[in-house]
Amino acid sequence: MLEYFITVVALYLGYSLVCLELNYRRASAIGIPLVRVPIDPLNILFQVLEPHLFKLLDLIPSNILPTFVPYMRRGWFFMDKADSHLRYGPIFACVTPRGVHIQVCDSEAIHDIFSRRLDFIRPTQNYKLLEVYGPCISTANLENWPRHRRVLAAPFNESIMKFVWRESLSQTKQMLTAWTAPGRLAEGIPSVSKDTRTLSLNVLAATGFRRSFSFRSESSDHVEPDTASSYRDALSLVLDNAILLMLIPRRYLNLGFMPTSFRRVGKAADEFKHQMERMLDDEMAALTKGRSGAGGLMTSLVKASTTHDTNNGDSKGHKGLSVEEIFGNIFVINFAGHDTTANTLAFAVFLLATAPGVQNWIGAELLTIGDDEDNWDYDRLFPKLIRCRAPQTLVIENRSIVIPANTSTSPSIIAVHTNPRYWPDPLKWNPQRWVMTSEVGQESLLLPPRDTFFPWSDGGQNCPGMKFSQVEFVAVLALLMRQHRFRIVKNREETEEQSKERVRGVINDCDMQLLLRMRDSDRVRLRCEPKTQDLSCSSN
Ligand code: HEM
Repeated sequence: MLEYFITVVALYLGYSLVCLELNYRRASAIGIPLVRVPIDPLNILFQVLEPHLFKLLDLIPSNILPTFVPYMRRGWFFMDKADSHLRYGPIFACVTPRGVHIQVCDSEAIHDIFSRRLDFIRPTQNYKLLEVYGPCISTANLENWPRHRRVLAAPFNESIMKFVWRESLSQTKQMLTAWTAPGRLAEGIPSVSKDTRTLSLNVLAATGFRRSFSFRSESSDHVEPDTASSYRDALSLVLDNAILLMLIPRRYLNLGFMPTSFRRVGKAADEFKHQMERMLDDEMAALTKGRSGAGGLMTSLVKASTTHDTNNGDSKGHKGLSVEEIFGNIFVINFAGHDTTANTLAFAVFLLATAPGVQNWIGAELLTIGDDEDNWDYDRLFPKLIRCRAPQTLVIENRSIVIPANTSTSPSIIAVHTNPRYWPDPLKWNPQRWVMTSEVGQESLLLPPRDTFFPWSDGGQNCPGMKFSQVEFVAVLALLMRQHRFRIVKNREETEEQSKERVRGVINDCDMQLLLRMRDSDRVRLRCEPKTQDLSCSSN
């Protein structure tokens, strides 16, 4: 038996090495720096072993490890920042047994990639796992993608943004009540990141269902039963267990021999599907009777689907979205909108806690809107609070590079955002860099040069939820910072500076589940205190 096992492992390793060398030969023709990486970070078996292996490798000084080691880690680019590009130049490739992965860190070339959607095709096969409830925008091929995108544009309209604004404010108020309860001021908030996840989930669920859900904080001593919350609760379980649902089809999770926890997820996934079916039936009935519908995500998708059914179809006559595609897209919108915004909020709150000056700076901005929070109106205030939101907006260095077929090419987002070529002092968290003051003291917002800042991607296939997340982020931060300041709960004998350094360490200790997130944010406790007076406006 052991011999059999050793033979299989040896054959697999031999096959991998041959693939690696074949890929390396293919990549050599491109004429760019190459790094041989013997294991692809997307190798499924390796993904299971990776966290354990890196626990050991992280103990060894990096300068004595082979060059390829960091590139085997999923999400290696977060720790790397712009280092690899500073070493290898604006373009290099990691060659693994699985393929050639080109990384590009040059704003002009990146603009070219985003503009040439038909040349640099999104690898939809990598997203196939997202089809938990049916085909969706992320897995649509070149021909079908415009049809999905046309329908998906509908829910991201200004009426929904107003709802997102109101809901984000209402959720933040409830979160603040939990964070400032008497016990919390002494002990600190047990889990900022769990609470921002709850907030983001409730905003999404409310937008989908057009009804509010009460905020249950990790900090609440008492859990309030929420009647009729099965949509939110099912969505919560589905999103928390998205990886399991992507790996094991729903119908198998409910089988009798599966562990109870798996069956619970299967049941929630079925419940979420029933909820979507019910909403779809209601919307179809409303549409037939000429009524306006509930006004949630389903209303927009159904309306846009039926409108497009008669207009602008693709060459095969497919026009709107099928029922399966509507369900598939509702899942993917929730999936894409949940952790992204929740993690961004958690990072922001932690970073703010390390920079009291920035908190006061934002607080000063908020004083200028001089309004009672109960009257905070989206149309009037969101455009005013531009300082709280980030602005938007292959030939490499005159050299033409021919990229062979079946080679993945990725804009190195983090490397561009942390490259001193584009950003002075890039690793410093300095939100004030976005505001420029002229000689006569007039302030304006920095508009970064084209494709030097693209957290929501860029071009035709950028994130449709960009404004949704900005509205939510601004509403939450504005309300948090108006009357409160975050303070780090210090460990015993820790100085102020040491506590900030510890929090920065936690912020930088990230891992890549489906998305980047802090590995163990609950190691930090923050206090959310009523503000006393604004002392300084320096950035730390
Ligand atoms: C800070 C928050 C967010 C960030 C940084 C972000 C970033 C991104 C990026 C970079 C992409 C492109 C992915 C790719 O090309 O593979 C994307 C796609 C997408 N995002 Fe977001 N996103 C955020 C929030 C949201 C929200 C709130 C929603 C919905 C409510 C959303 C819905 C989507 C969808 C549906 C796609 C797929 C678009 C397509 O395939 O054409 N995102 N997002």
